[in-house]
Amino acid sequence: EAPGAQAAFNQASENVAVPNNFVPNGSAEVPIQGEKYQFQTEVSRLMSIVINSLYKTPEIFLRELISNGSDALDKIRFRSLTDPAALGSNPDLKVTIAVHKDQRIVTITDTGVGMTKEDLQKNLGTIAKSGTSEFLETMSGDKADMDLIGKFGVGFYSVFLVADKVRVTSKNNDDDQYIWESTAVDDFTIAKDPAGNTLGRGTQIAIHLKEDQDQYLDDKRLQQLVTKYSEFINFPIYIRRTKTKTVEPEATKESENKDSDDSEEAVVEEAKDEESKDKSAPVTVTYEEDDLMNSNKPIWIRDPKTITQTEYDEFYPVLAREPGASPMAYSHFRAEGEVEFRSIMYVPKEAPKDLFQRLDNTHANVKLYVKRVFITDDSKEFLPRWLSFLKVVVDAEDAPLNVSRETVQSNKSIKSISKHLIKKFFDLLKQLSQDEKKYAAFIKEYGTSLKLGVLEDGANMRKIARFIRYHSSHSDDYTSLEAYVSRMKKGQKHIFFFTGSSVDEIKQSPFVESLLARGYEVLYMHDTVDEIVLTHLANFEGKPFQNVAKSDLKLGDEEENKESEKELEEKFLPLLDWIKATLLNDIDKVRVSKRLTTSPAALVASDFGWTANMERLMEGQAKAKKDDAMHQFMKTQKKILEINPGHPLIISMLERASKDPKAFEHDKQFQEMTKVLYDITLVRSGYTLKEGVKSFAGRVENMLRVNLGVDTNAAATYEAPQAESRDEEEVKAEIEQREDILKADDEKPGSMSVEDMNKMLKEFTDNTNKAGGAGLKAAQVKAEDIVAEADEELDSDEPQEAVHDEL
Ligand SMILES: Nc1ncnc2c1ncn2[C@@H]1O[C@H](COP(=O)(O)OP(=O)(O)OP(=O)(O)O)[C@@H](O)[C@H]1O
Repeated sequence: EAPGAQAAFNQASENVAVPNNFVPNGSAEVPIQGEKYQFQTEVSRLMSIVINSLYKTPEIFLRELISNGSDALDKIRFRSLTDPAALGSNPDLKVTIAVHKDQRIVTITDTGVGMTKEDLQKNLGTIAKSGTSEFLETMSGDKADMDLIGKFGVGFYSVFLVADKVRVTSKNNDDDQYIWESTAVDDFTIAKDPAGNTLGRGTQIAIHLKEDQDQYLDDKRLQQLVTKYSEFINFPIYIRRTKTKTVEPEATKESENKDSDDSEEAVVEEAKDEESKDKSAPVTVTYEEDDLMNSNKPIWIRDPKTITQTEYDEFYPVLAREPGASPMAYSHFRAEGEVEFRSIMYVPKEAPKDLFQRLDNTHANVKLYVKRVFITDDSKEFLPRWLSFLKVVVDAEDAPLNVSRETVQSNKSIKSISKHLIKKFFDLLKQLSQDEKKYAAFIKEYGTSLKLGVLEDGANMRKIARFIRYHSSHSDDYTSLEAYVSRMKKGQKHIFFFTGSSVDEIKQSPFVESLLARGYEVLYMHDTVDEIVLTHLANFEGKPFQNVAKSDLKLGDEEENKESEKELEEKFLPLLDWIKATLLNDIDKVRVSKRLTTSPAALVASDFGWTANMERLMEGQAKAKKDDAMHQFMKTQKKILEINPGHPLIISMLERASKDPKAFEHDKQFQEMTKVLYDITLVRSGYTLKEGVKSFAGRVENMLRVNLGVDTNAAATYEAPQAESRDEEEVKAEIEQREDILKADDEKPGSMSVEDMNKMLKEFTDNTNKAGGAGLKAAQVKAEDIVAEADEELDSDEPQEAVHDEL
C-alpha cells in the first residue's frame, strides 16, 4: 500500500483552514501586469453558446467549478500514492467557498493539484476535448440543439454566466504561483503572482459577479446551491462564514494571541460607547469559520438499505457527467472473492445517439477507485465494447494500490473485477426482463448492443441470445427466442425469420405469407446486424435459424408433398422454360414455389447468396470493401425465381405458354410482360432494380399502350415556346455596373462611417417630422439610440452588420 493515501483521505475530513489568498474585504485586488493571450476560436464560440443557452440557469457554474476542484483534488491524491511528498505541507484536501460582499466577489479555493503557468494557458485558453469542434459545429446552426449543451460538460467557462471578470490564482508543485485573469472578451492575461506562493498548492477562483448576480452573495442561497452540487463530491466542501460571538474579555485575549490557527481569526469589535470600554463587560467578536456542506462519504460505500431511490437517481448524472440525465436501472452490490469491491452499475435511460459511432472512444465507462482514492476513468479493460453504455463506479478494497493508469491493463485484479461486473449485468438483465413492458424499453435502447455482444463476446454469446428480443408474427409485443421455441409447431425443426428494413415491410413480403398461412411463426428482423448475428449464432438450443428468403427453406412437410410437387413441376414446364429463356441473364433458375400464397412470384437468394437485406447492408460498406473480389462475386450471384402455381396471373401465363411453347422467341409483348413480372418481384422481394427505374417505367408504359390500343412507337407532340436571348448591350451594361460597384466597395472603408449614418439619420428625422406621427417619433428615438451605439461599436472594432440591419 502506498503510504499516505489512506492518511490523506482521512485527513481530508478534518477542518483545517485553507490559506486565504484573497485580499481582505474592503481592499481591491492588486492589478496584474502580464502576458496577453487570445482564446482559441472554439473557446470563444463555446463561451458565447454557453452564455446564450444557459442564461436561465446560471447557477450551474457552481456545479462546474466544484467538480473541477474535486478533479484537481483527485489528481493530487492519486499522485501522492507514488509520491507522498506531493502533498507537502498542505495535506488537507478540500474546497472552500467564500463570499467577499464588499467587492461582490465569490472565491472558490481548492487544495488540488493546481496549474502551472503552461497549464493555465492551455487549460483555460483552449479546448483539448476530442469531438468538441464537431459538437460546436452542430450547436451553432440549429437552435433546437441548445438543449444538448446542458448534457455536454460546459466546464470552467460557465463562470462567465455570472462573472464579468475572473481571476484564477494557481500553484502547482512544479511551478511558481501564477495568476490568470480575463473579462471573457477575446483574451486573457497571465502573470506571476507578485504576492508569491500564498496558496501552498491548489487553485483559487475569484469571481467578480455581474451586476444582476447578487443572489450569490446571499448566504442562504449560496448554501442551498453548494449543498446541491457538492452532495456526491468525495471531498469536504466548506462555506467560509463570518460569525459573531460574545466572549468574556479573558477569552478575547486568548483568541487574539492564537495566531497559529488562522481558521478562527477573531477580531474584537471596536467599542463604540463608554460602557463597552469597561474591561470586565462581555465583548462581541467576529470570526471566520468553515461550515461543512456535504457528508463526503461516497454513496457506493453506504449500506444500500439506507439509500433512497432519489439518491440513486441524483447520483447518476454526477457519475455520468450528464446533468439532467436519469438512469433506467441500477445495481448496487458488493463483490467478494479474488478482489473485494463495491460498485454501483447504472443503465442510462437513453442510449447515446452516437453509441456505435464512438464506441472506441467512449467505452471507458468505469470509474475506478481503490479504497476511496480515485484511480482512473479512462481504462477500457473493465467492460467489453457491447457494454459500453453502462456507467459504473468500482471501489476496490484490495487491488494493489500502486495500480497506475498505465498498468491497469495488465492487472490481474482488473480481469476479476471485469468478470464480476459482467455477471452482475446479467443478474440485472434477468431482473429487468421479469417485466416485459419495462424490458421492451431496454430492448429499444440497447437491443443492438446485445447483438453486438453476440458478435464480439464468444464466451457469453449464448447467454446474451436469451436476452435479445424480436418482433414476430405471433403478436405486436417482442418475443424471446425461448418463447418462440416453446410455440414451435409439430415437426418444425427451424426457427423461421425474415429480414427487412421495417416490420411493415417484412409483413408485406411474399416470403412470409406462406408460412403465416400455414400457421408458422416468423421472426421479423429489421436491425441491420440481425442477419449477421443469426448467422453467427447458427442455432438456439439446437434449433437452426432459417431465413425464409433463402432457397433452401424447409417447412418440415416436404416428404408428404413430394409427389404433388413433382406433378406441378411437370405441369408448369412450358412456362418455366419460357421464363428461363426470357430472363436468361437475370436469374439462375426458375421453379414452382411452395412458399407463396397471394403473390405471383418471389426472388430467393441461393443458399450462399445474399438476401436483399444483406445486399443493402453490404452496399453500405466502404468503397475498398466493395471493390474486393469476394464482394463482387457475391453481388453478382444470380437469384432463383419462384412462381406461385395458384396465382391467376401465373395460370394465365402458363396457358399462353402451353399454346405456343416457342412464343418466347417471337411474342414480344409476352416477353415484356415476363420482364415486368420479374421487375416487380425484384422490388417486392426487397432488392433494387438492376437497370434502374427508367427501363422498368418504359416497360410498364408499353403495356399501357398495348392495353389502350396506342401505337407503341407514336411519340408525344409538344411545341416548347423558346426563351429569347437578351440584348447584348444590356448584358454589357450590367457587367460594367457590377465592376463599378465592386470598385466602390474596394475603396470604401470596411463599414458605414459615422458621417454616413448621421446623414441617414437626418434624412430619416426630416421624413419623420414631415409625417409627424407618434409612432414615427418613437422610431426616431430608436434610430438615435442606434447611432449612439454605432458610434461606440465603431470605436470598438466590432463587426457592423447588426447595426446596419437594425437601421
Ligand atoms: N480547479 C482546478 N484545478 C486544477 N485544474 C483545473 C481546475 N479547473 C480547471 N482545471 C483544468 O482546466 C481544464 C479545463 O476545465 P473545464 O472545466 O473547462 O473542462 P473539463 O473539466 O476538462 O471538462 P468538463 O468540465 O466539461 O467535464 C481541466 O481539464 C483541468 O485540467
